[in-house]
Amino acid sequence: MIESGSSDSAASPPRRSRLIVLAGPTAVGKGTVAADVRRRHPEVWISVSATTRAPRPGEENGVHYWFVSNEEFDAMIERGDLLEWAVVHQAARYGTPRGPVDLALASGHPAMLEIDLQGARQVRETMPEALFVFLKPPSWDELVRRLVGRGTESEAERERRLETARAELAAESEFDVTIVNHEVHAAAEQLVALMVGPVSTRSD
Ligand SMILES: Nc1ncnc2c1ncn2[C@@H]1O[C@H](COP(=O)(O)OP(=O)(O)OP(=O)(O)O)[C@@H](O)[C@H]1O
Ligand SMILES: Nc1nc2c(ncn2[C@@H]2O[C@H](COP(=O)(O)O)[C@@H](O)[C@H]2O)c(=O)[nH]1
Repeated sequence: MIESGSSDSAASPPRRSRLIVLAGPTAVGKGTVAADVRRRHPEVWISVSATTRAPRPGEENGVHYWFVSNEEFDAMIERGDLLEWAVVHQAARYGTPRGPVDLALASGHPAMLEIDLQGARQVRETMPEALFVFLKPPSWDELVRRLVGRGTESEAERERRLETARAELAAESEFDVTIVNHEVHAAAEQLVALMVGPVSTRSD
């Protein structure tokens, strides 16, 4: 289900943009929906973030994240390589490499960042033309079920993430559009519908 957020009236269709910033609470399904977009819409470029957290089983460097040391992350900040960055869930640092985003946009591709609320707020400051999309769970209980079901965090880490999730859910009205993630493919298609297609390179 798609709902217009604060900047679009319920009567008008949501604005579209070549740059989509997708955020939402832990385990709502951001990564799963982004993977569905990647599979079915290769024309959409999806940013690969840098993080200081350790890889989960099955995660690949350069595919899911760029897994870097604290020192490497410091150097990226120092050089101005990051479009935004934040400490997420009081645990690790995550950031969006700036160069690839600029390249994707310059080449006319629709582009998507999947980042947390703090990062979305930073991008809002520097790239207000982006469309900010909030992915929302069908209910709090379903969010908890998804987090527990994923089975990738300890009990303590799950508690930390749910604490952040409460604050993130309260920030929904800051976003342009809300998509409720009832079903992955439907949510992915709603997201893609908000993107402006690739710029045609044909001369006719
Ligand atoms: N629509 C859905 N229905 C049922 N399960 C879902 C749905 N979307 C995602 N999931 C499941 O929920 C769990 C969390 O999804 P995912 O890891 O994509 O969340 P996330 O928002 O990227 O989390 P985080 O912010 O913690 O990285 C996964 O096990 C995924 O398979
Ligand atoms: N501010 C940013 N947040 C990011 C970025 N990449 C991912 N994230 C967010 O981190 C959490 C946790 O992710 P996980 O993979 O450890 O479960 C999640 O909310 C992501 O959206 C980024 O580049 N900047």
